[in-house]
Amino acid sequence: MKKIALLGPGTFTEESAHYFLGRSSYEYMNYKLIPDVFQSTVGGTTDYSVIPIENTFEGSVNLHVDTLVHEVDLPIQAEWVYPISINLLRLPQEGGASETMEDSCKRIRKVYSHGVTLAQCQQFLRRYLPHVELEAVGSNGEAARLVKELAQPEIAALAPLAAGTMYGLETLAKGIHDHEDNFTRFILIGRDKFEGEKPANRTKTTILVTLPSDYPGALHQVLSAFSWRRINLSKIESRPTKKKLGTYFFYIDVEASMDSVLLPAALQEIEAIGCLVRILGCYPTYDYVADIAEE
Ligand SMILES: O=C(O)C(=O)C[C@]1(C(=O)O)C=C[C@@H](O)C=C1
Repeated sequence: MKKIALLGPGTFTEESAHYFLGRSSYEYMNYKLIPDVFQSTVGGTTDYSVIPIENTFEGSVNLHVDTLVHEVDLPIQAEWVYPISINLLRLPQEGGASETMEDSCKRIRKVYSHGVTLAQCQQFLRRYLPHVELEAVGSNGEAARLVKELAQPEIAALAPLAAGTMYGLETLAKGIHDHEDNFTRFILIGRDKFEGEKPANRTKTTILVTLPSDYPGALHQVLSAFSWRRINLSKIESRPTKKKLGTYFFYIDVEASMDSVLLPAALQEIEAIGCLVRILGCYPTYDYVADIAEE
């Protein structure tokens, strides 16, 4: 059975992996920090890692993108997008059920959560918990575990409902993220090709392009290699090369497969103008289908 490393337990990463990959088809191994997730697959302890890479409202998780690019030489094998529904959890309190959510919030003094999750709940935190100390921890599952371990009525966590069930916590408020369409994109990285059971919605290729030097129109030339072939790009972002101040490469998601005729030709054209092209992966992408999850 293939082994999959992820941030967990009790995280959105785990929830999304169970949804897309199934609970029983793989052996899941939990790690407390993302660098350890990456390293377990690099070192061969696990076959794949699941990495959160982008959120609808927070954008790319730069640390994870940079680790993938600079420190880990493993291709992307699959990608999925999963809805993130955040909840306020605490230890069950005697008489707590008869209290309003607002009154319960007034008793809270400290909230643990993942930094990205805190950023996704700014409006709720400002409105109901302006007085609390917020502390970012390695994952939302870890936040829920701390609430259980510290066992103090004034400590709460922002986390998935599954984390609440795991640690016997009570839900004070459900779905408290600021924006309705709160989704996170996860990637699966590893040496072996991923053979998914479900049919993919699309195939995507992620590339890194480094321009030869800073000259007028260089990026335009790169983009035109895609545009005249009518190849769609779903993302383009610049990130520092970390070699010299002011030098960047472009991280580009292309809505095409390396098996097509057009994409390899476009990449050849880009290389011919002196750019360096690195392929981070050509992989299936899976969309979330609400009604299956709610069954
Ligand atoms: O802590 C978790 O629950 C995670 O799965 C991590 C993570 C992230 O790193 O972005 C995943 C999805 C959510 O956007 C918030 C946190």
